[in-house]
This record gives sequence, C-alpha cells and structure tokens, in this order.
Amino acid sequence: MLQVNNLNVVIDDLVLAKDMSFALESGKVNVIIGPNGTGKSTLLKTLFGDIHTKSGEITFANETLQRKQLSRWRKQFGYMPQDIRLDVELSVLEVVLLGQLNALGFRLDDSVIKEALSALDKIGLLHLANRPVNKLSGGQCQMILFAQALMRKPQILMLDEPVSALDLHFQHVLLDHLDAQTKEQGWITIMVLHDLNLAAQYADNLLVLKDGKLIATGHPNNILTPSLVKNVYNVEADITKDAAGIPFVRTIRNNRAATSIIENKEPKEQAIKVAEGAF
Ligand SMILES: Nc1ncnc2c1ncn2[C@@H]1O[C@H](COP(=O)(O)OP(=O)(O)OP(=O)(O)O)[C@@H](O)[C@H]1O
Repeated sequence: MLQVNNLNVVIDDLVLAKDMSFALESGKVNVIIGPNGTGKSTLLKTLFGDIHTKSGEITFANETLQRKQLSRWRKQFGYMPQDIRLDVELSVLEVVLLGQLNALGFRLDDSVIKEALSALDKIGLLHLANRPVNKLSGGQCQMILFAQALMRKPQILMLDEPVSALDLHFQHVLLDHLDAQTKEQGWITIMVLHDLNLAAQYADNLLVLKDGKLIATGHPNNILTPSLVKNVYNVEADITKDAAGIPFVRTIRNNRAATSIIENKEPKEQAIKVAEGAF
C-alpha cells in the first residue's frame, strides 16, 4: 500500500498539492486526470522524491520517504516520464536493457538479453531491436521507454501520459499490457492520462486533481459524471454506460474559443502589459 497523508507541495508560491491524502493498493491501475498545469506530473515527481514537500508523509511497505534515503526509496519505482525524446547513440535493445541498470554487470547475461527481446516481442516491436533509438518516431520512442520501464520490475510503476504519441492500436497494446502486468505482478501502477475514455476503460481507481487538490477518487463507474467533467474542465459532456457499466464520455462543443476571448479581454490586455514590462 502506498499511503499519502496530508501532502502539501508549494513551488514559487504555486500550491501544487493541497492537503492531499490517499492510499493506493497493489495490483491496481490508478489513473490521475485533471487540467493542464494542475500538478499531475508534480505529484508523480513528489512520490519519486524529486520535489521537496512542504509538509505531509509518503509511506510504502512500512518505509517513509526521507531525503536521506532517496536512492533506496527510488529502487522501488519504475518511472516513465512525459518527455519521450531519446537523443542518445544507443540501439533499441540497449535502451530497453537500461531498465535493468541496477542488475547489469560487465558481462551481459544471456537471460537478460532474452528478457529484453521478449519485452519488445510482447509489444510488437522486436523488429526494431537493432535500430538506433535517435532515428525512431515519437510513438516508437514512447513504446521503447515503456518496455524499458517494464524491465525494471518495479513495485510502483509511474507513467506520465504514456500514450500521448501513440496511435489507437498501440494505445491499447500499451494499456492492455500494463493492466495485465500490474495484476500479474502486484504492482501499484500510477499513470497520468488526458483521455477520459481511456481512463474509464483502464482505471481501477481514478484520482481527479484540480488546482492542486484531490477533488474526487474512486472507480470511474462511480465518479465519472457530467458534473465532475464540467467542474474540472469547464466542458459540457454526455456520459452513457456500456453493458459492463463503463462510462463513455462524449464532450459537447460550445463555441468556447469565441466566448472566452470576449470574456477574458481585460485580463489578456493586463497580461500583455505585464509581459511588455519585463523587457
Ligand atoms: N520546478 C518548478 N518550478 C517552477 N514551477 C514549476 C515547477 N514544476 C512545476 N511547476 C509549475 O507547476 C504547475 C503544475 O505543473 P505540472 O507539470 O505538475 O502540471 P500537470 O498537471 O502535469 O500539467 P500538464 O497536463 O500540462 O502536463 C505548472 O504551472 C508548472 O509550470
């Protein structure tokens, strides 16, 4: 169980976590949703120990996150960041093997290479094994980083918008694989998604953030409602449920661009003046 108690994070006067408390269970896929800039990536980085907390406590398996013991804490994590550029002179296979960096010796064990090749095979990318990663497409890089994260065999796996560059087929390959591995291995998986329908299909538990606050948490079948979507994104939505009770979110166009320009005229002019004053 990963437990977060009364977490507060403030950076440059921005409140990015406000009195946040939640508990995440093993073998479950947890999906964080919320508007841009609301603190989703910051929360992942905070759990990883990358960001100082103002107050609060983060515990996992009877251990509390402490700055003195960061390297030990981080060994429990696999982390696939939002930035998917792979600007290194390495082959795909070498990048996947880096997921096992802690265990690699001077001589590579055949079993480790087989495992990396098998990871690529399972996600349908074995044919890329010897290609240089800096020549891959954005979506291919994202899949390779996913294979690398799986190689770590983490207890807690965090993925920041892991399907942002993927086509429909690979979105489901990645998420199906992630869901199966999470359940099979008993991982705590935490990922950020923007697509509410993917979140509804794959989350065992949704964490809904707004302005640094956890405003709702629970199974998508129970908490994904038109009023939640309106409250979080200021977008109207119809939500229907399929036979399994999984919500399907259809958002409704409302000529927002035209109205928001008129509504925000004054703040926009003020912002231009402030920006001009900076030069
Ligand atoms: N180290 C930092 N220094 C200053 N500001 C930061 C820092 N880290 C994050 N922020 C700010 O905190 C806010 C939240 O950032 P964060 O990346 O957590 O948002 P997010 O919810 O993941 O957004 P998105 O959906 O756009 O990826 C942003 O305004 C960002 O500029």
